[in-house]
Amino acid sequence: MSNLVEVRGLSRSFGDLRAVDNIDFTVPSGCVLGLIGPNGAGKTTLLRSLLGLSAYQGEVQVLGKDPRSQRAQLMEEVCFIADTAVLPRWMKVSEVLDYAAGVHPRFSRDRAEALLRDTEVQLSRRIRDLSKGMMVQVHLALVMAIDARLLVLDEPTLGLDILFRKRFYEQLIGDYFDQERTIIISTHQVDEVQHILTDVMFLNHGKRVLACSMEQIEAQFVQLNAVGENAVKAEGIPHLGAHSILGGKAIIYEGIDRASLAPLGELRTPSVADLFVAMMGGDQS
Ligand SMILES: Nc1ncnc2c1ncn2[C@@H]1O[C@H](COP(=O)(O)OP(=O)(O)OP(=O)(O)O)[C@@H](O)[C@H]1O
Repeated sequence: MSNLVEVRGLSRSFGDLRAVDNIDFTVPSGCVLGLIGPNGAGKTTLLRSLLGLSAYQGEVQVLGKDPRSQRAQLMEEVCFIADTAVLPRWMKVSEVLDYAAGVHPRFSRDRAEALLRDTEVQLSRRIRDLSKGMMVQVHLALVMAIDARLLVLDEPTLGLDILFRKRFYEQLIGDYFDQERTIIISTHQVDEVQHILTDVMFLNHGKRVLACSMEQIEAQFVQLNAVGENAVKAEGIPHLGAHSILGGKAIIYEGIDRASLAPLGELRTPSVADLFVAMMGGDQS
């Protein structure tokens, strides 16, 4: 199998609610996939299904394994951070590292310590005495010290300050990521991760709304920034969504001839966040 993740017809219902609704997608090796969707879109449920933590209907293969029946083998090569991850509060940080080293054959204690040296977290402190953000820092250091082929991050930077968030993404892409590894990351902080993504998938009400590479976004979508009369003309052309900018409008189109828009203003590729808002909400103005 050439893809690290292969999903066909994945669904998960809770009573009448289709939290994940008949989703197909593949994730090749060396990909950084951003999973983006509003609250309740089904991101966590989808990620938990991939890891065999949630029941589901459909066909799922992760690293060539069935998450339902081969979960133990799968977890040797996959690392997961849940948005609700907890660490044992009574342990000291150093004991958590000892524990991880004891249970995970691919864990590097040296690497975890090196990552924590960049933080205020001291190894002698108990988990319960750390701030919320520091606990997340410990968790991220644990995960990034594991040599895993697939890293699944569900809202990994929740509760972290902006300085640490920036550093985390830099480390993730600079030190951790290479062509042998693959990352799936769900986040609401789309602007902050855009630069590390190779692919995106938008989810809404459990359905896949968009799945494409960053190059495809560039080829398929365009944003026109127009002012005055030109903004009015531009809004008359069928578009995905629009928002206000100083003196005019930023309007996002799909599959349109760029040359026909060029006389009306400045053309650029929309940011993932603006494209997401346009696809979810249409006109914001
Ligand atoms: N165990 C459960 N029992 C019942 N409903 C659930 C359960 N887990 C999730 N849901 C519902 O499934 C839907 C999708 O939830 P999910 O947590 O996957 O969304 P999400 O995209 O991760 O949201 P957020 O961005 O808010 O974390 C929601 O409507 C949620 O209430």
